[in-house]
Amino acid sequence: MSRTFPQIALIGAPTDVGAGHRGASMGPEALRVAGLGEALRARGLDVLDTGNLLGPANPWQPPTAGYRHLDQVVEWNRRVMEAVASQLRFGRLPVMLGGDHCLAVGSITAVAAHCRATGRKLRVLWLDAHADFNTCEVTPSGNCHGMPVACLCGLGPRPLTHLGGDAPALQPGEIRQIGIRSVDPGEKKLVKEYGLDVYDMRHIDEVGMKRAMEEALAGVDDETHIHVSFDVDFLDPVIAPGVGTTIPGGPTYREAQLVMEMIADTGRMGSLDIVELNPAFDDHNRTGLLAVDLVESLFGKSTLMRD
Ligand SMILES: NC(=[NH2+])NCCC[C@H](N)C(=O)O
Ligand SMILES: [Mn+2]
Ligand SMILES: [Mn+2]
Repeated sequence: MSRTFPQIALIGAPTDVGAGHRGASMGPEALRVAGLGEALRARGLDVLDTGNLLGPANPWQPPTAGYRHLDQVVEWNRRVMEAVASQLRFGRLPVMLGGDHCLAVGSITAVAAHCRATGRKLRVLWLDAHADFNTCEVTPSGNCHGMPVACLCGLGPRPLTHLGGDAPALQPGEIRQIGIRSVDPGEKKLVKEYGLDVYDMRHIDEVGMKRAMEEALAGVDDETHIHVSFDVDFLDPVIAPGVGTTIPGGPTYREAQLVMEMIADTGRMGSLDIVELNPAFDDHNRTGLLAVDLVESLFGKSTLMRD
């Protein structure tokens, strides 16, 4: 069950250009202050903090032609893609510290290319309150953090869909979305059209988190690279207030722990995003501390007596 991980590379991507509220740019530092690196090292893991990427400032402009800050979003994603790709080439496990969720276009484009090049199967586990499958035609906000899954599946502005050269970077069948409870009307049509596998909160209520996760992990084998894209607003806002787009009715602390432990049990996690932590909305960094606690579980911390 337990496995040895390669060296972990923390990659800070301090930007909120894709979000509708300012502050996710402070996420990487809040995760460090909450002790992310130390907690993983205390588990015996080898952690390299590569520092923060640099990128364009947030001009804080209203959307134009359906997108807010598209040029800045593209530039940040290019840098994230390059950083994640180079850490994968070094054989390290990249942990991208967002930043808002638009950055998953860059990280997952890099991970998908790595999987194709090494003959690995890819399974993306998208832990989120939102499907993030909007396009400029249907978005209610113009915020690019509501669009990364669509971009990865080939639907969106060409500089993002073709960030890695080819499109789509990801097949809809390679992703499972878990914890979903806020999907915009036009977005919902697209999610259905593309046939995404969504484990929404209603399904989780009905079958329980254990079965939902077994379903989401079905087919994962020794050849599978799991990428976890952890949007902190996945968690119920009662326990995780430090995000820009809170949606009530999310997983409890125990349910979230179970998600992380079941992923850890597969031994197949090869890359991770931690995104949307927004210290401007937090209370004494409690959401940052909770995120660190859950990430420790992703890396094998367990309270199980039978271990
Ligand atoms: N990664 C996120 N927090 N996404 C929130 C998206 C909210 C909303 N669906 C929108 O597109 O504006
Ligand atoms: Mn998201
Ligand atoms: Mn979200």
